[in-house]
Amino acid sequence: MARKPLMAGNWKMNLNHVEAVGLVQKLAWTLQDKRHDPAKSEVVVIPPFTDLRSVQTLIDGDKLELAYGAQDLSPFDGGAYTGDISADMLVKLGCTYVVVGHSERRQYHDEDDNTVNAKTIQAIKKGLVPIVCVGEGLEVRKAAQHVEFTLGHVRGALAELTDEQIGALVIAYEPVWAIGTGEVATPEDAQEVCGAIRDWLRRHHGDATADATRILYGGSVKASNVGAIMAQPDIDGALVGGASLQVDEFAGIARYYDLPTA
Ligand SMILES: O=C[C@H](O)COP(=O)(O)O
Repeated sequence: MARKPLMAGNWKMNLNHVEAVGLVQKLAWTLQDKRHDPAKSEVVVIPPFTDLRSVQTLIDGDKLELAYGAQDLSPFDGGAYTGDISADMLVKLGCTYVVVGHSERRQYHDEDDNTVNAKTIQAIKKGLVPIVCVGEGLEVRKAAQHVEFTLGHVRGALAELTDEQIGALVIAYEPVWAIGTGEVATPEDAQEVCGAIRDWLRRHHGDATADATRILYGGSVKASNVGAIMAQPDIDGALVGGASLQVDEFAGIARYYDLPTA
């Protein structure tokens, strides 16, 4: 079965709930105006927790063809975990997706493979689709260990999951050195690692799983480079940071299929 391209805009810690409504409205209008074909790419916004209720109200009320998700979740069901947000809370807010193991969570909140694995399992258990982030830093890339290192992240994040569960989730390869730096990996660099992830899935979880799992690339994706990235055989979409805050850029990314590939 063909994998449907996914363009996910991770707003990170940007936009309050009023600004969020403005951006989502403008994004929906722009996609409609530019005749975006929802069959050709699924468009997802990933705002801060505090925006989710407003985004839900707008998307449900206006029946917009946009999905949304959260940037993190607790691995626990509920209880005395000050500051954390449970999967049930996100489900109640209508979230479809949740980002897990973003490099900024790994860096600033010391999340390791075990935590990422626990959050991935919790998301799946509660019916959310995890977007599991993996990828190497600059030192690892310079030492040419990027493939092995990233496969280590994949192995850790997906431990104990069934083939079926893995086929239904999303993996985002984000080389840390390319995040928010303007330093985009070449399409060939991105394909090298995304292809290695798919090979690993094929070897360990079989053809059906490897062919079903969507693998995104993230790191300085813009409308001007998304076409070449999407032309790679193992890249099924993008996890977009900065450019997802600019409506025209993000709408252009969503409409990658009408852009030049080089
Ligand atoms: O989650 C998104 C990524 O970290 C990429 O961010 P960026 O597009 O600003 O480089």
